[in-house]
Amino acid sequence: MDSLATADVCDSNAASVVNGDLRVLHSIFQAYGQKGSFSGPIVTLKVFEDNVLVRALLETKGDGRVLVVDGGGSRRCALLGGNLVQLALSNGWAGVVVNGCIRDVDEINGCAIGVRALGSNPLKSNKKGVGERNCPIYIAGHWIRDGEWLYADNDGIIVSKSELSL
Ligand SMILES: O=C([O-])CC(=O)C(=O)O
Repeated sequence: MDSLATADVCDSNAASVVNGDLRVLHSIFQAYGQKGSFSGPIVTLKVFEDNVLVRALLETKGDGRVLVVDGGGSRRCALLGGNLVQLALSNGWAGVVVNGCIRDVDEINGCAIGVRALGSNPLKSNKKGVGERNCPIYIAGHWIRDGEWLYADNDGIIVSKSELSL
């Protein structure tokens, strides 16, 4: 499924783009990690400048899912770093998308996983454990719900109500 091209999906599913079953996220993300394309069922998480729940989720088995973190778009600190990405990789997460910042960019770029984020910031986040998981999140111009499917490649990111086939 990683070979599915987002441009081809958009071309062949124009009606779904119009009715919202398929959402093309606004082009606000930078690509990190060695996997230019990744896909999987979405786990949603909403936090703000606090990554305790990001770690808690990445400590669980990913089973090929994609963690999508709404960090409120904050660029004031990092919600994900090299250690958490190593954890994601070893627990079988397909990728992590962050509406916020990451750090340890060089380390993450050496990892065989896909990461998307707004940018980087060397400052760590708060560690209070505040946030909500598996809730609807609104990022990059669209609502995203837990259990929907995400497809990312070097052209962008699309979210689908259900799994797409080639
Ligand atoms: O723990 C953090 O705040 C994030 C981090 O630096 C890492 O994952 O290596």
